[in-house]
Amino acid sequence: MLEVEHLAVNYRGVTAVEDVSFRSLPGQMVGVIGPNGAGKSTMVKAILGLVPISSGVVKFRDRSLKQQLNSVAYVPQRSQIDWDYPITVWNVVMMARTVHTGWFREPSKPSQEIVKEALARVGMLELRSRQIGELSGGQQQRVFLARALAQQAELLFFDEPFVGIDQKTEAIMFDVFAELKLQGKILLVVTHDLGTALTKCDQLLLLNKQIIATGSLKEVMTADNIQRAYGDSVLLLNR
Ligand SMILES: Nc1ncnc2c1ncn2[C@@H]1O[C@H](COP(=O)(O)OP(=O)(O)OP(=O)(O)O)[C@@H](O)[C@H]1O
Repeated sequence: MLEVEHLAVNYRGVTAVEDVSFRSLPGQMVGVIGPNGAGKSTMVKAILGLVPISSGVVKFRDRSLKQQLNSVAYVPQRSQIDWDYPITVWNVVMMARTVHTGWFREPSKPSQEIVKEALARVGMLELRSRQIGELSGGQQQRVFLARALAQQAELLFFDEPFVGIDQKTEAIMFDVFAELKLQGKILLVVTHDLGTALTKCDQLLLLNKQIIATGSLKEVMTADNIQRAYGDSVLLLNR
């Protein structure tokens, strides 16, 4: 189980995330939604220890998650990745294995097999020698999905994975997510997309600095909760 208790983050005295608590069980997909600047990415980064937390505890299997980061895969927002960096598809995915083989050793045969399988799973094996900058948005997202798979993590975090992707990529992603859930992994997905993706989630967190609502799609997406999280801007969407 993943347990987040009273998590708070301040950036130079400004509160970005306040008193966030939730739990997630193996095999569950948690969707994190909320308006721009609601602290969704910050919450994920804080859980992963990538930004300092001002208070709170994050535990996985009853121990501090910090001590178990090799069980975690994280796919950041596409905009946070330097797509001009000269690296091939194959090597991006192989990076997931460096924790197992070390940076300067030749990757082991099993690691090579794992990378190959992950790339095949997302339909990117044939493009393995391409530079990542030469891919479409959907293909880039699939490469990072393959990297997460090759890490064989127990906890997987995706920040806005559905942005700028094609239908084929979306279908592959939903398929892989379903498979990971069956394997008992915990998935946490930040998304702007208030459509199909939400119906796949077992639990939703509606965030605006604090948790506005948590529970099933039906429990969370009430007019009142949406108004509280998004304010009047959502009324414009409904016109
Ligand atoms: N490194 C940083 N330093 C200072 N403030 C930051 C930093 N990163 C984010 N913030 C601020 O913290 C708040 C939450 O930002 P965050 O990116 O976590 O929100 P978000 O919900 O992920 O937004 P979006 O949907 O636009 O990606 C915002 O007010 C943002 O300006």
